[in-house]
Amino acid sequence: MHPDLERVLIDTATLQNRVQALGTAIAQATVNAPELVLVGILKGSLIFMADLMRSIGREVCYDCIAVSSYGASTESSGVVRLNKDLDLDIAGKHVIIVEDIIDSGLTLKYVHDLLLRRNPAALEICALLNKPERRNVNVQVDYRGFDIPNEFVVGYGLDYAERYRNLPYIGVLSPRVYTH
Ligand SMILES: O=P(O)(O)OC[C@H]1O[C@H](OP(=O)(O)OP(=O)(O)O)[C@H](O)[C@@H]1O
Ligand code: HPA
Ligand SMILES: [Mg+2]
Repeated sequence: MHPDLERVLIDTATLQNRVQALGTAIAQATVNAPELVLVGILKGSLIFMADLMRSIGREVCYDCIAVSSYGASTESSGVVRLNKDLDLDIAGKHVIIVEDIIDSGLTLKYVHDLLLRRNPAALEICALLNKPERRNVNVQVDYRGFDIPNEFVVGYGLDYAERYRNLPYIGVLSPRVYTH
């Protein structure tokens, strides 16, 4: 375990099993959708998205949108900044937004509202982690990996100040790392 962590919350094997199950659920739910597009919210969702798309046993396209609101903090700034928009036209397509974590819900609400205006045939949400205790904004999650407690987590794409994204598991960051 990385020395900056308090504990491992979700180990690699548990992550892999859950991601596989999410991929199977998405494949089953979209059998009648001719064009499926995954939209990953960078940077956090990169690793989850890469694993998820390979667990969906059907043709799928993907694109990415980059937004940020945390920076080097464990609290949302409250302002979601769009760093990169989509390249694909999603009008008439079945779109699933792929997010690593829903905390306050601000990021997902921002992206969902933005993409809804582009007239997709369907717009759903797949989130690996959900922190129900922290929710400020209501968002409906269609495919959900794990509900987690109100602690700051890193790994499997998630960062604190851009660190720890490459850990192959999800861990709780020791508060001593971010409280001075
Ligand atoms: O529900 P919320 O309170 O909005 O928090 C969730 C969002 O915050 C993080 O992104 P961040 O702003 O850290 O950007 P990053 O993905 O580049 O790390 C995370 O990856 C989610 O996208
Ligand atoms: O717990 C978290 N960890 C990393 N990034 C985050 N963005 C929102 N919540 C978190
Ligand atoms: Mg971040």
